[in-house]
Amino acid sequence: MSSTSPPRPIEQQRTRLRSTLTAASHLLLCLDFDGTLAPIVEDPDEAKPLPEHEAALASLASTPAVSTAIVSGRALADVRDRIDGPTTYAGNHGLELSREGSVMVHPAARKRMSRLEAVCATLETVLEPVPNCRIENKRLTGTVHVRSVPPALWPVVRRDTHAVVDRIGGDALEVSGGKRIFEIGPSVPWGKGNAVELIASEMPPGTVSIYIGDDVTDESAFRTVEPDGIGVRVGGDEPSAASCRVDSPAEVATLLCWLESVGVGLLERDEP
Ligand SMILES: O=P(O)(O)OC[C@H]1O[C@H](O[C@H]2O[C@H](CO)[C@@H](O)[C@H](O)[C@H]2O)[C@H](O)[C@@H](O)[C@@H]1O
Repeated sequence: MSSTSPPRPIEQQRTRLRSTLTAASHLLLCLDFDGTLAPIVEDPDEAKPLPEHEAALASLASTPAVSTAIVSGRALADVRDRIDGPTTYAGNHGLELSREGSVMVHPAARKRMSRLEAVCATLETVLEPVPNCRIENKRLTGTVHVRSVPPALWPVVRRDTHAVVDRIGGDALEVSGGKRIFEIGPSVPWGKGNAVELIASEMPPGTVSIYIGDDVTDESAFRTVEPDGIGVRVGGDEPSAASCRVDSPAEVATLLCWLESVGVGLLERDEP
């Protein structure tokens, strides 16, 4: 069980981080992509991780005592193209999962792909007059981007998105939130937290999980790893199921470098 209170700066939790790693023999390190590894940018196509992330992740991913996973709201193929290294990737908020060469897709999400396609196509037409509004069709989910839309028009986009999803998607699809986006997806009880639980279930005994993320969709994953593992929220000071926080993707890089240079050594240390 985890609480929702403001997470504490990671520097104040260093002792707990050390003791958690020392008590474990293996680390499952799960990372969100946008806002965590890749700084938020206006154009979603331009998002890319910091070079320090790529170097630290490559090193951690090649360490036998560490398993790494990217858990993103982006489509699986998209996020895989943007960051190299991990053996496990979860795309579309955990609805598609790639491990060791095999890809699993949530069966209910697969069945609702044609409705999702129809919703995205209709929204392309309905929202065409809204300046800079962009529809990202991710096959299993869709994203309506309003970051570059004049704020006065956000309520119009929200209203039209809900109307189209209700009309075409019925009870099969639903709208949720994110950073300057409306996310459209299948109304199924499955999210990033479930994907992390599934990935963690295949880890060796003695594994501790760390999850780093920045958005509302990461909260279910924080709940999955806490309190035995550690959730790290990136930015924002609102209550979270994560117990720790860092301020920015640059601070995520600092944490990854610490895990690489110090944390992994603690894991491999025998208990006194
Ligand atoms: O779970 P994530 O990996 O964090 O993905 C969440 C969404 O990220 C992307 O949108 C966000 O990042 C964009 C680029 O910085 C930004 O322009 C947008 O406003 C953000 O919401 C991505 O485009 C979405 O598909 C993901 O669902």
